[in-house]
Amino acid sequence: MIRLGVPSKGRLMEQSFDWFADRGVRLSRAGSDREYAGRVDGAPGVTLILLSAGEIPRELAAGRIEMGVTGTDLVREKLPFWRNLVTEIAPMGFGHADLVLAVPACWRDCQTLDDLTSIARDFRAAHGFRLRIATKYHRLVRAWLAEHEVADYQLVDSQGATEGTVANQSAEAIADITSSGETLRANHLKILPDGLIHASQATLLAARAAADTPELQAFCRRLGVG
Ligand SMILES: Nc1ncnc2c1ncn2[C@@H]1O[C@H](COP(=O)(O)OP(=O)(O)OP(=O)(O)O)[C@@H](O)[C@H]1O
Ligand SMILES: O=P(O)(O)OC[C@H]1O[C@H](OP(=O)(O)OP(=O)(O)O)[C@H](O)[C@@H]1O
Repeated sequence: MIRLGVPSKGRLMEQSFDWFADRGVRLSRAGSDREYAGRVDGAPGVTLILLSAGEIPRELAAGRIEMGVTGTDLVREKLPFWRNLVTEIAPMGFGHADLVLAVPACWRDCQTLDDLTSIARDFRAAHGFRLRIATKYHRLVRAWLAEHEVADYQLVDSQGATEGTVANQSAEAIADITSSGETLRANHLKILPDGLIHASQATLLAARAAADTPELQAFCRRLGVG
């Protein structure tokens, strides 16, 4: 038996259903729009579980599902040492979104990450506290800033509407997902040209412990991936 976890709502769910349908496997909700049980036609031995996109990495790691669909950003954010826990079987060609570092558009002297590093240093000296970066991607942002030797900052947790935190004066900069860039523009923020932290897309994943089983390999062959 393969338990397949797919996001339970929105475009990610619909595009996942389309992706499987293109490969001859029909996924659907079992009942009403509010019911989280699913149906699978065209793949005996596979059951569909509709889950929050953010919980799919943890469910794979815990062995409660064998396969799943979610963004690569969420895999890296939710699972320390993710490569030990899950295998990326195939990028799915939708759900493209970039995790980026953005600062106020009016910061004319901030054009690069190096500029931000000096601004952060001066900010700390001037204000007595570290420059605040609002994000929900704590693990990814911390690791990336450490890699780029940015030290004088603090993360402020923001679980939504992150682009609003600068105008609300709860942060000086943000790190969030962008797709069209409209939300950043509407909130008078600009992406640092060297501020791409991770380019994400929806990806078909397997739990490492299940990746080599004959059932999973047969399903991958059926889908034409892996
Ligand atoms: N504007 C966007 N365009 C394309 N992909 C996006 C966009 N915003 C988020 N995503 C991607 O969609 C995935 C799910 O994002 P998110 O965690 O915001 O889910 P959600 O819709 O809030 O779901 P849930 O709350 O059920 O976890 C992530 O991989 C993310 O990169
Ligand atoms: O670049 P854009 O096309 O404008 O998209 C970016 C927005 O999409 C996501 O928000 P979502 O709608 O998932 O809500 P959230 O604020 O709860 O994360 C993301 O957090 C950005 O706010």
